[in-house]
Amino acid sequence: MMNDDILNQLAGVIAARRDAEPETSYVASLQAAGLDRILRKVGEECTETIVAAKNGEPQSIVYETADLWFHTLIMLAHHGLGPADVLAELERRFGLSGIEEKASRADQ
Ligand SMILES: N=c1c2ncn([C@@H]3O[C@H](COP(=O)(O)OP(=O)(O)OP(=O)(O)O)[C@@H](O)[C@H]3O)c2ncn1[C@@H]1O[C@H](COP(=O)(O)O)[C@@H](O)[C@H]1O
Repeated sequence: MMNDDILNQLAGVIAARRDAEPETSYVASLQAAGLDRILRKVGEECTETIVAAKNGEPQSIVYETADLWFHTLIMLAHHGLGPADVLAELERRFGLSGIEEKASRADQ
C-alpha cells in the first residue's frame, strides 16, 4: 500500500515513543541514548547509503535510504522539528533554479 503521509505518521510514532520503555522500543532506546548516539546512526546510515548507491543495486539503495530517512526523522524530532518543516523548505525552493539560488546568495 502506498502512503505518501508515512513521514508524518512516523513522526507521530517517534514523538509518542519519547515516554516509552527503551527495552521495548528501538526509537525510545535511541532517544534515551541521546543526540550523539542519534547522530552516529545518521552518519552510519549515510555511509551505508553511499556504498549502496555506488554498488547500484536498486533494492539496497531503497533499503539504506529508508534507514537514513528514518534516523534523520529521529534527529529532527530531537530538535523539535519534523518532516513538515523540511517539506515546507523544499516546497519554498520548488521552481527556483539551483543556479539562480546560488547566484542570489553570492549577491549578499
Ligand atoms: N522504520 C523503522 C526502522 N527502520 C530501521 N529501524 C531499526 O533501525 C536499526 C538500524 O540499525 P542497523 O541497520 O545499523 O542495525 P543494528 O546493527 O541492529 O543497529 P545498532 O545496534 O547499531 O543500533 C535496526 O534495529 C532497525 O530495526 C527501524 N525501527 C523502527 N522503525 C519504525 O519505527 C516504529 C517504532 O519502532 P519501535 O520504537 O522499535 O517500536 C516502527 O513501527 C517502524 O515504523
